Order: sequence, then structure tokens, then C-alpha cells
Amino acid sequence: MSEAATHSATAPVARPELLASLDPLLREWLPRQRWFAGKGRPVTGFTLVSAVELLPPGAKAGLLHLLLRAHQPLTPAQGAAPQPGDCYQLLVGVREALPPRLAPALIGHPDEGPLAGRTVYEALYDPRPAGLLLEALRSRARVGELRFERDMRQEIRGDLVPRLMTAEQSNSSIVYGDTFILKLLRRIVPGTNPDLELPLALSRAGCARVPAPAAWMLADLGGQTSVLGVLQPFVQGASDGWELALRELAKGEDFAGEARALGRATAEVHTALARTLPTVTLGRAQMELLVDGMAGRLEAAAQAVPALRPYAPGLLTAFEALADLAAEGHTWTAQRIHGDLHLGQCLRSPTGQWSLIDFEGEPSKPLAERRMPQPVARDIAGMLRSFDYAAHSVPGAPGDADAPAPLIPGWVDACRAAYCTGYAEAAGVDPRTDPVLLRAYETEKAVYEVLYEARHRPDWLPVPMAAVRRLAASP
Ligand SMILES: Nc1ncnc2c1ncn2[C@@H]1O[C@H](COP(=O)(O)OP(=O)(O)O)[C@@H](O)[C@H]1O
Ligand SMILES: O=P(O)(O)O[C@H]1O[C@H](CO)[C@@H](O[C@H]2O[C@H](CO)[C@@H](O)[C@H](O)[C@H]2O)[C@H](O)[C@H]1O
Repeated sequence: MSEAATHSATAPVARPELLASLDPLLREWLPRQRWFAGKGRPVTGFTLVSAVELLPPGAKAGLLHLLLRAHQPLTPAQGAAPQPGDCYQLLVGVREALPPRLAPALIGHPDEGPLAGRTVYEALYDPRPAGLLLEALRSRARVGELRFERDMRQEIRGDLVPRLMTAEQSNSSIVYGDTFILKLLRRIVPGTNPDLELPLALSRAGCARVPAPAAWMLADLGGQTSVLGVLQPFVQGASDGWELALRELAKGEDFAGEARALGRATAEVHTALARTLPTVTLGRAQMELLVDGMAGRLEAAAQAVPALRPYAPGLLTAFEALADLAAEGHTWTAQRIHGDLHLGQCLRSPTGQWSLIDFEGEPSKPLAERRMPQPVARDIAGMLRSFDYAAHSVPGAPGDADAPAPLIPGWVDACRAAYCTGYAEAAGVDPRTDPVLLRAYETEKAVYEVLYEARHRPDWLPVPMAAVRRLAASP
């Protein structure tokens, strides 16, 4: 049993006082974090969902595992109904003072409450707390509401040196000795999280395209379980598909061979998911709902991004064509899919093996929606859009809204064709045989991207807008 487990049982954290200590500091600090989902609205207060002390008694530094609900003013889309606010996972370290190497981790100095006069900081930067998490996973610790589980078939050494990844992420990841990577989810929602569910299912199905979870961290709260983190083997020396595609583009090289391999990898994952998790048939009624959703999201995006408005009628025809097919009696198979597939979610090992990561789906959507079976064309369309993105994003590509154009003519088409060919080789079905479905999903993704870029990276808006113009004009 780990030290942490022993301690927590004997030292419950004084909750209201603790929150009073941290509240003013976290109101400033939380909205500045890359992974904070409620950007653009102030944090007006917190509710403590869970607080667990993790370090053993007598330790000079303290470590608090917190689940905090952040209260924010509602967006117009949320209406006036009271909302509980998003719940975030934090690991807060407590010291007398911070050594210089931990300066970037500073949260602040509480003025009141039990932490008054101490220094609180983001503990994931600190090797000791990060090591403690690994130890808890290895030893399958139970600490208050926290439960650490593992797959005993995978060896996890205790001496792996942790380092926090500094990449732009929606969550936070710690790499242990280049052997494992622990993804700590930041926005916590109760229920089965596909980021653990799907890699576990794929591992059971014998699919080696996804690093098999070695251990995971859960919280049992109010009769429901939430996934807090997943430890997976680290693919050493890997490059992601986005970096690789940009590198090849910059050299004037084609990427069709890799695109074909990626198509095969995607198909293998889809085939394994269909084998191991339920599939359903989508008939007219289900397709009407699906198409209504697509049209509704287009309308909302056009409201938010005026540049999209002139193209909305043309884009809508892609969705109407799908509804027409359904009305004629066509049916489609739906299954569990990745849900947010793009080049950045694909890792290539130095030996050329492709893996897929990050099965969380679109984090802004409710879990139930993310876990619904969907046509595989949704993932495929995500990848097809990604080749287009890459070609428009190399340094020197024209960035103006009127005429962004790929630097290497034919590069995108070759990638798209090769990807579909690779997919067909492994799945036995070529996605191009259902162009109406593919166009509808590509259109939906491009609309999503317009909204995403308008909100997060306005300089990138010309990239999906170029696709919008093409898709709105195509028959
Ligand atoms: N198994 C792995 N091996 C090597 N690197 C990984 C692995 N899993 C994730 N990464 C790296 O971590 C980054 C973030 O992982 P990801 O699951 O996409 O997190 P997030 O949902 O926070 O964006 C990836 O872009 C990749 O560079
Ligand atoms: O990786 P996330 O799950 O956070 O996905 C979001 O951010 C992506 C950008 O980081 C965004 O992807 C878009 O840009 C990519 C290049 O940066 C490109 O490869 C993708 O094709 C394009 O959609 C993604 O849409 C968003 O959900």
C-alpha cells in the first residue's frame, strides 16, 4: 500500500477553509490555463467537489488533489437555466517557498485560511508529486474518493523519472522515463470516458494500433465514477502526422505513402471497434435527426461567424442530399469511432508504425453524445480535411482570406486518394463509394473548423474558409 493511501484515511482535508484560502488565487490562475474550457468568461467562484491530501505525514511539502467546480456567467447559448459549472482536476502543491526551477508553476500566496503564508503551485511540474502519482497507479492505491487501477500484465517500473509535457494540450500529460505517458484529464465529467473505454476495448480486441492502457485513475463520487487519468506506453521518438506532413511539404515531398499507411491504420482501428463494441443501422428517422443536427450547427456557426453566411445555402445542400438518400430508403452502419480524428492524433514510430491517440472525442460535447455509434465516414472526413489543412499551413502559403492556395498542386488530392485506398485495402470498403455521406461529413467538419478557428486562432480562418468555398460550390 502506498504512503498516500495510508495518510489520506487519517487526515481529511478541512474543506471550506481550504477553499477560502485558494479561491481568489484560482480565479486568476485557472482562466489563464491552456486547458481551461470556459475561456472568455470570468470565474466568479468555486464549489469543492473533492479534496484529498496525497503526501505522507511529516513531508515538508503538501499535495492536494482537488476537483473543483468553476462558476461562470452563462453564455447566450446556455440560456438562463442555472448550470452547475465545469468541474476541473487540479494537483496543488504547497511549500514554504518555491525553488527557482518551479517558478513557472506558481499559483500564488494565500492570504487567509489554512494555507495563509505558504506558496501554492501546480504540482505536476514537481517530480516528487508526479512520481507519487505513478506509485499510486503501480500499487493500485485507494485514497479517499480516488481509485488507482492497473493492468497487471504490463510491468510498470517504480524508478521512472517524470517530466511534464509542455505541448499545447486540452489536458496535461506527464512522461515517465520515456516509457509511459500519463494523461491527466482536466475537465472531469462523470461516466464512462471514451479516452479510457476505447483504448481498453481495442487492447482486448488485440488491436496494436492504439497504446494499451497500463493503468488508470478514477474518482468515485456520489455513486458515479469519473475517469481522471490514463497511463499508456509512450511511443519513443514518435512524430505526429501533422509535424511529418508539414516537414514533407516544406521539402516539396509527397506524403501519399504515409497517407495510405494512415488509411490502413484507421481502418484497422475501425474494424476492431466494430468487432468488439455494438454497431447499429441508421435508417430514415435516425438520419433525419443526424442531418437536422448538422444543419443546426451550420446555422449556429453562421450566426457566430459572418464570413460563413454567404456560403450557408450551398453547404446546406450537402446535408439535404444525405437526407434525400435516407428518404429513398438507404441505410448506413454506425459504430464506435475515434470522434476527433486529424493528423495531430496520429503518431508514427521511428520504425514507421502508425498509432492513433486521444479517443476523448470532442471534449465540448456531452459524454453520451461522444459515445454514440456513428458512421466511420466522420473520422475519415476528419483526416481528409487534415491533409487540406496541412497544405494550406506550410510557411509561405498564402494566408489571405481571398486566395489561400496549397503550395504543391496535387499534394492534397494525392493524399486524400492514397488515404482512401489504404482504408479500402484494410477495411474492404472504399469510403469514396459513398460520396454523399463523405461530403456531408467533410462539410460538417469544415463548418466546425470555421467556428473553432474564429474562436481560438483567427489567423487560421482562411484555411477552413477555402474549403467552405469549395464545398459550397460542389454539386
Ligand atoms: N502514447 C504516446 N506516445 C508518445 N506521445 C504521446 C502519446 N500519447 C500522447 N502523446 C503526445 O502527447 C500529446 C497530447 O496527447 P493527447 O492525447 O492528444 O492529449 P490532449 O487531449 O490533451 O490534446 C500528443 O500530441 C502527443 O504528442
Ligand atoms: O487536438 P484537439 O482535440 O484539441 O482538436 C482541436 O484543435 C485542433 C487544432 O489543434 C483542430 O484541428 C484543426 O487544425 C489542425 C492543425 O492544427 C488540423 O490538422 C485539423 O485537421 C483541423 O481540424 C481541431 O479541429 C480541434 O477540434
